[in-house]
Amino acid sequence: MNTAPRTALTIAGSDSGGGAGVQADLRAFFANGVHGLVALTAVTVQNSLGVQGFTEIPVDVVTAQIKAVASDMGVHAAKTGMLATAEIIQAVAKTLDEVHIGRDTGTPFVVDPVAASMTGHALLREEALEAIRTELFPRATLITPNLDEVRLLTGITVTDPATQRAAAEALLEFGSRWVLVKGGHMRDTDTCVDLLYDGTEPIELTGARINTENTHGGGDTMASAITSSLAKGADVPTAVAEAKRFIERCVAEAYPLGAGVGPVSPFWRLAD
Ligand SMILES: Nc1ncnc2c1ncn2[C@@H]1O[C@H](COP(=O)(O)OP(=O)(O)OP(=O)(O)O)[C@@H](O)[C@H]1O
Ligand SMILES: Cc1ncc(COP(=O)(O)O)c(N)n1
Repeated sequence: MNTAPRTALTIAGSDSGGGAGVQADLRAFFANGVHGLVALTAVTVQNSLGVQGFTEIPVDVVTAQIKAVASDMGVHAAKTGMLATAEIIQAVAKTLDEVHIGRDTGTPFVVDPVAASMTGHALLREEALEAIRTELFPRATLITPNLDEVRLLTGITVTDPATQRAAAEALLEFGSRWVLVKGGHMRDTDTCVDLLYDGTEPIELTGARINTENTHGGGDTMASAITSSLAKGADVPTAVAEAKRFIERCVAEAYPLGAGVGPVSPFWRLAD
């Protein structure tokens, strides 16, 4: 009889364009050999040009999805993406405690604090950012903000290694075990440096900056690749290093689709 692969749960929104959100998460889970589980939080109307709107899933349906898969199938690691409202965030936090997912439980939990799409459309109601900070960060094994989210959360504008380090220190104060400050948006450099920090020695992950406009879903794909490695038992520095190598190639293989921004692509992993 075949044995089941490890499982990873994404708690996130749907992207009708298939490049970000749960669709990106499932692509990354599949490419990294883990079985993807889903608790859908919102349905966005979205294409390569942006987000036209969204509607959230009722809170009790969000939490029921988490409980259903956790109680029957088991979750080896989990991540959040778009959570839409403070009400959903509070309910997710409570449910994760009930099913023993989070930094002090043995089941790693990655929080990607998605606030807006790369096209600038809000994916989170305004008052909900505070709930991410107070309800989710203290439960997180790792948080993975991009530079826009860093500015919203801390007020720090990252422009160089010193401000990236200061941002990591400020973010760690919110209570996660680890912080990854992603440097994808620091555009005037020829490298892409992400900074991983747990209050001891900062770890710089340096990759080439690939010249492409097609980076839709890059953040989700990175967080899901990290979650996949954690689900397979890697420690955080190993999981982030593996995911950094993975995302770099996904950005290099990104393809145009539609008139706007195309998605990063994990397809290369299947061809290897
Ligand atoms: N042009 C690029 N070349 C190589 N790596 C990149 C590039 N852009 C982003 N990355 C990497 O992809 C990951 C996601 O980074 P980024 O800072 O863009 O996150 P994000 O803003 O959440 O993503 P998204 O594009 O989905 O909004 C990081 O590891 C980053 O270093
Ligand atoms: C449902 C959903 N979740 C997350 C993102 C962020 O991805 P990006 O920053 O690449 O637009 C998105 N656009 N849609």
